[in-house]
Amino acid sequence: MAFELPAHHALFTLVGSAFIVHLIFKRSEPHRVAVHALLLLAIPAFLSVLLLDRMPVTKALSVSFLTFWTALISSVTLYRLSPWHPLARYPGPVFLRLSKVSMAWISRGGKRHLYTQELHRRYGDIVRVGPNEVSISNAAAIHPLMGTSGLHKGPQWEARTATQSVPPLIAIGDPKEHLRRRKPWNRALNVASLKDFEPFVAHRAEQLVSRLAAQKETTNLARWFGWFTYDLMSDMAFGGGSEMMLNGDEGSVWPLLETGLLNSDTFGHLPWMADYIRAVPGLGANMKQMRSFCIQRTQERIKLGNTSRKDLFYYLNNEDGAEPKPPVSEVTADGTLAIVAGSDTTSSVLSNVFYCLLTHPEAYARLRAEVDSYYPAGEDAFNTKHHADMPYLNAVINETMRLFPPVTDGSQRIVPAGSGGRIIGDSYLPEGTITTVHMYSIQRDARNFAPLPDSFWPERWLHAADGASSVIGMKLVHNATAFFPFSYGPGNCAGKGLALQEMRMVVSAMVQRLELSLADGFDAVAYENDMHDYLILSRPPLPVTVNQRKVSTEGHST
Ligand code: HEM
Repeated sequence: MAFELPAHHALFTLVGSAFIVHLIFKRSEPHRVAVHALLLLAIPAFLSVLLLDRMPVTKALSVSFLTFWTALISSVTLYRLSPWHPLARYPGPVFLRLSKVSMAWISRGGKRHLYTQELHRRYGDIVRVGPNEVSISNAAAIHPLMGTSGLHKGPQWEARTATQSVPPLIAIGDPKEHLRRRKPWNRALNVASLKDFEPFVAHRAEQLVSRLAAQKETTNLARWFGWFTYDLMSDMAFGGGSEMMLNGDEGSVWPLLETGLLNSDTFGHLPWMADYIRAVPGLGANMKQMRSFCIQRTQERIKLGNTSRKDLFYYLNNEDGAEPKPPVSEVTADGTLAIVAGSDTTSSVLSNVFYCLLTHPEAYARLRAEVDSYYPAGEDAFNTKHHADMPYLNAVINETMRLFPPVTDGSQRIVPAGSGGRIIGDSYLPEGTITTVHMYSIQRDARNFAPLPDSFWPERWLHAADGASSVIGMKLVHNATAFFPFSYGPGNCAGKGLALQEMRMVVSAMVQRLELSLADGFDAVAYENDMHDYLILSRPPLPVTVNQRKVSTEGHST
């Protein structure tokens, strides 16, 4: 049956419907595939009936879709670029203001951190990087936006964690629910539990150092750190089951993790894709594979039942009896998170620590002197008793994380609905604004760290601790609040204590026992070019030769 409407009425109805659909998307941002199909396909298909009296079905459908979609796209475009958009006052490239698809595309190149830093240089401290999103490069925003009364976690995790039946801790926006889920993590990673973890960490760190010492040929140090952190996090989260340092990556887990992260990073820009990832079998295949793998590992660990092993799983599964047993889906989600959040990040920093040390021999020598003074040959460098007090060791680790923070772009937040918006300095962020305080830009900003904000100079941390205001005639700027590689506030990294314990132990023990040098022909520029920001900063190959340090008759290593 065809309705007999004048042609312009039919077209007017189509255009009007497109505006209404735009309003629905603007107000409630529906993310369900079925709702998208209804609003974007069913409506123009249905309205084609209005044209049937003047043209055949196929033509009516084409005209209807063309008119509806042209009107919808024009409405969205005009609104997003108009001075009435709530974020109109913030500058940014037109294509980013129009759609997040552009940033998803840029991110696939792995250089989003450099691109965003460049945007801040060009446009200032607040840049519009999406239709409803800003990036902020002012350290003064860290506390108000991420502190205790700060914003909620942003929607970037929605599509990234779409394959999981419940979201992992890192993805939980609701502060009450986040607090509930964070409790076992806090018990697992408090000072007392970290003491219990020491033997697990030391066992794997000793294995790493002895496996490295056995390498006769040039070897890729970055790969060893990946294997080390993965074996360790498997011990912690699943009670063992991975022996990459002995057998290599037989199951190709790292390629799976890395491609999974690359796709997660892209999907992070497109939260509305979550439902599509769930519905379309091939979409996010590596993320789904990773999840099945973790479910299997969690179930194996649950089958073991309560063990005397006080590892991370012991707390995540509430085996300490502090709270009721959580559903398996929550334990699986957080076990998967532990593996990803705990292995890629720490191995990225360890790789870059040695990249920095090996390209700065004077820093390497100074660290070696410090390690030798705290742990002379024969002293157990895996024992943590001095690690936290070693100023140069900690300066080297901090300086590496300042220059190469593994979560390079920082973690997204959103101004909650119903909050009335947020004022930051002279700027107003309306409700629903997605915000990222850009870690990479802030930690390399001369307003926060000078001189040499882009150079590896661990000494800056020692001068700052001494309260120096200038060094060799130059003003020393050291804004400690602008250093936040583990993020900030109640949603910060739950594993910070464990990560620091691991990194201090591994670096001390490797420096004490091994003599490392870069392989001939190593190209530092190529190494840095090869670093990709795929949610976590990737580890390019770091080819080194390894020798054991000789112990002199006085007991000093040489
Ligand atoms: C150098 C190593 C590490 C760095 C730089 C790092 C950094 C971060 C950052 C930036 C976040 C985002 C926090 C936010 O949303 O504001 C995060 C979250 C998290 N990290 Fe780490 N991380 C490291 C190692 C670890 C380790 C070893 C674990 C242990 C399992 C871990 C567990 C977590 C967890 C559970 C979260 C989610 C916290 C929450 O949402 O409450 N991380 N990490």
